Amino acid sequence: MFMRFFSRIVSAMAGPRPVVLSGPSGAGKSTLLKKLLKEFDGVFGFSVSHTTRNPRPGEENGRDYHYVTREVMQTSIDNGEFIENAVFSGNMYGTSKAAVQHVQAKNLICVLDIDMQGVKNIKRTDLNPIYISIQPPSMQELEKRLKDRKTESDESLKKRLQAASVDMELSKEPGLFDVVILNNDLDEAYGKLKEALLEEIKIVKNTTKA
Ligand SMILES: Nc1nc2c(ncn2[C@@H]2O[C@H](COP(=O)(O)OP(=O)(O)O)[C@@H](O)[C@H]2O)c(=O)[nH]1
Ligand SMILES: Nc1ncnc2c1ncn2[C@@H]1O[C@H](COP(=O)(O)OP(=O)(O)O)[C@@H](O)[C@H]1O
Repeated sequence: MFMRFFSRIVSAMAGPRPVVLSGPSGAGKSTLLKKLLKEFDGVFGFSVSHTTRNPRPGEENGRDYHYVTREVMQTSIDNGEFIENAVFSGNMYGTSKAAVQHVQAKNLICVLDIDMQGVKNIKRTDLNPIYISIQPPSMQELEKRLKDRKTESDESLKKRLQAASVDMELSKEPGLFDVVILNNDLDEAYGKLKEALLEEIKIVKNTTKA
């Protein structure tokens, strides 16, 4: 009892633990994340990554990603400005130190949407997040979702599906993720996501009250 109380105090002092959301492209990470950010405004903050891919219709620079050229991104990486970076489907992606600090400075739970390479690299840092994997019901359903999303060319769809099958295999590694959520029914998956984050949500809510 005392230890539980003590560990809660310690975590509250250290600020809320960040959250890593990972899983194949098309599994539903952004959809779940947007629901979470909307319902818990003032609790979660999104770590805005950098990418060299082009913005999609409806995406906004600085909100969804920081869209940069390869040259700018490489220079920032060389300057040590990134916690992790990876190449996915031919484009560069990365989490800058500033992106995470920006969220943590507001005492919010920092959520990172990153691929499997990012997960492995974050494991080597002292960020200590909760690792959550979002998985699709099947490869067929994943392909359907990506096609229906209408964001991908034939080429990038193929690359995403190849990466997805690797991701789904690697995700089975015991202990890699704290929670694995199957996103078949969206509301059910969202319920599981909230359940996994309940303790951290309480910490933030109690800290803001005090
Ligand atoms: N390692 C890493 N992966 C990222 C980062 N930002 C996004 N990603 C991942 O890059 C992949 C492609 O993202 P995106 O182009 O937005 O496509 P989508 O996931 O299909 O919507 C996804 O698996 C993201 O989780 C980042 O900063 N670091
Ligand atoms: N549970 C679900 N059932 C059906 N479609 C879904 C579900 N979750 C997400 N989608 C749809 O699948 C597509 C991919 O979801 P998205 O959130 O963009 O995935 P990710 O961010 O993991 O690439 C989107 O068009 C989204 O509306």
